[in-house]
Amino acid sequence: MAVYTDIAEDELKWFLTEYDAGQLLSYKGIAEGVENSNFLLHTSKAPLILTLYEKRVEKSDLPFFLGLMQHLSAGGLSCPLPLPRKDGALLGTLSGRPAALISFLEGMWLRKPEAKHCREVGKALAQMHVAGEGFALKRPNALSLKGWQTLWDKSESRADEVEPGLQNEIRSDLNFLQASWPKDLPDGIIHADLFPDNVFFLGDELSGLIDFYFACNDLLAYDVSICLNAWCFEKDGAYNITKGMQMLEGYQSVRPLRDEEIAALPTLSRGSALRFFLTRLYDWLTTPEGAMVTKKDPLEYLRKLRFHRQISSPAEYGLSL
Ligand SMILES: Nc1ncnc2c1ncn2[C@@H]1O[C@H](COP(=O)(O)OP(=O)(O)OP(=O)(O)O)[C@@H](O)[C@H]1O
Ligand SMILES: N[C@@H](CCO)C(=O)O
Repeated sequence: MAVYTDIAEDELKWFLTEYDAGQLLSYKGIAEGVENSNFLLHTSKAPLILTLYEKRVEKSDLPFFLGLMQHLSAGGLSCPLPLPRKDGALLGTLSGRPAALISFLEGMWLRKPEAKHCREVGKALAQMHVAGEGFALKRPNALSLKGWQTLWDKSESRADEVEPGLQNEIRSDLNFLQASWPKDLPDGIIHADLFPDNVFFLGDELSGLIDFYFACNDLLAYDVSICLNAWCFEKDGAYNITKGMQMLEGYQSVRPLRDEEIAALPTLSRGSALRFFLTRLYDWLTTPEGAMVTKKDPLEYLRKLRFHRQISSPAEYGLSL
């Protein structure tokens, strides 16, 4: 369960006096998510999400994340909006952590997304890329090549505990990606973590995107590769080309990919599979047993990484070339 920091009712009531949020009626911790502590608040006005920012979020990045939600929402994307305090600030402090109130987004995430949902996600991702244009703040991607190397340096010596031979295997992926990572592709604001649990649906209709806490400036097609990894594989590890095709068509109906972005998809997908493998591996090796958080399986992403390694043409993702 991702509630790392508990809050006292009195403190919360005091915190809310800084906002025009109405009277507190109830609050409860939300078990989902792994990064931050989230609470659902009912007030005499509207339901709200209270987020306390935890270890992996740098406080100096918060103006970027909160400002981005405002920018994307103004650009027509459905996403939560931070509620300003009476003094105009978007950020406060609660239980010793930076904290923000954000609007509650209706909908549920899909446990078993189908191809038609992948199409909607592709569209929404492209809409986000377009809506992100003109955002004044910049945030480099801390989890790109350099960040992967840092994570790997911390995990490498224990990698073979997870699977024998992993140390050599991952080292050669890192070497390959360092040497062949694409440059000069279109870049902009990317979500960087658009997994099923960050996309809400009402019925079959996508109602909005949440969790912009990995958002940054990077290659737009890298974000597409993250979504292919997160949405288009089945539980048994097989790539579902129909889902891939729908996702890519949905994306291209809003923002057509350039030839060089398409050509780079296998390398980008290999990189994004490695990125989630590495964060999961690091967490797997460092999260103490009994911690109140569900550890995610690094091997799921190892299988995806192996799949991308043997791709010989981007057509295998479901693109008609
Ligand atoms: N604006 C919102 N409206 C409605 N529910 C929300 C909102 N923000 C968060 N939630 C709920 O809180 C849960 C966790 O939120 P979120 O994904 O942002 O947390 P996280 O710890 O950053 O997770 P992740 O593991 O995806 O990085 C979501 O699955 C959802 O149930
Ligand atoms: N979406 C990430 C976890 C949160 O960032 C994963 O599945 O590994």
